[in-house]
Amino acid sequence: MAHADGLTLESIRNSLIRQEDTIIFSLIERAKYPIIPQLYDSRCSVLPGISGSLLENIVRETEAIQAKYGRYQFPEEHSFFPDNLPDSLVPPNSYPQVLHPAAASININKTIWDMYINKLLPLIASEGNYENYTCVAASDLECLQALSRRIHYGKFVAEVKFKDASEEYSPAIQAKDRDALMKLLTFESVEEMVKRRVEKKAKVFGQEVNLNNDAGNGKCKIDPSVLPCLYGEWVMPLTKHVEVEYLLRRLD
Ligand SMILES: O=C(O)C(=O)C[C@]1(C(=O)O)C=C[C@@H](O)C=C1
Repeated sequence: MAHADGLTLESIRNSLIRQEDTIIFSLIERAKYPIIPQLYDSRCSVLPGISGSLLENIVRETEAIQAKYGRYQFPEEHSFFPDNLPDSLVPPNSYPQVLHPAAASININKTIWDMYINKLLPLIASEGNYENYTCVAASDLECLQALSRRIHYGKFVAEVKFKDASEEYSPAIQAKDRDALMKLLTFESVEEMVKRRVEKKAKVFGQEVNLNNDAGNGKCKIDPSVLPCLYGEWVMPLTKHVEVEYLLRRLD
């Protein structure tokens, strides 16, 4: 069903499918580099006297520049360090207001950060040394932003689902029944398809391309089986968590 804002569950799902490409390409790029402990060390041994890890400092400062130029005016963008972000210099955009205003209070980037550093990175890279720390940090930030955008897109998914079936969702929202909401918004067959598709995309995007017809002898730049695991254990559960959090506030 199309709503006044033009959004349909199909158009939202198409965006999620396109975002898979961004996530997989960014992980393939990140897999080129090792895990450099100095980048993630919470006492920032590279810059003594500075608090937080080197990655945290690079991300915080990069976000400050992007905030100044309007990145966080868009409801699909969420900062990892939202405290003390500078105001935007760019005039407000005319992006249609499709979400309930309470959406702005939902930001699960802390969870996404921990999942990325502690669970996902060890699946695609191993410890080693590489001198260009900022290059690796930029690659981490690409992955983090792509994952964050996808997971917080749950707000849009939830909005469309609510508009499509408000009479089914409203009683569960009023009763603050998380389990009932989770049941209503879950489509297991869609989740199975997503897992199969991301594994296939990783195989295709990560293959060696050469001018013989051997598709790189099956070598792959990233282990394709990481993708269904990433999506099944973290990306989809966290998207659903965002959907539930959004729906709980939808009638405020
Ligand atoms: O496509 C949907 O309906 C969504 O809510 C998105 C999503 C996902 O994260 O990919 C999450 C929950 C559903 O069970 C299926 C897929």
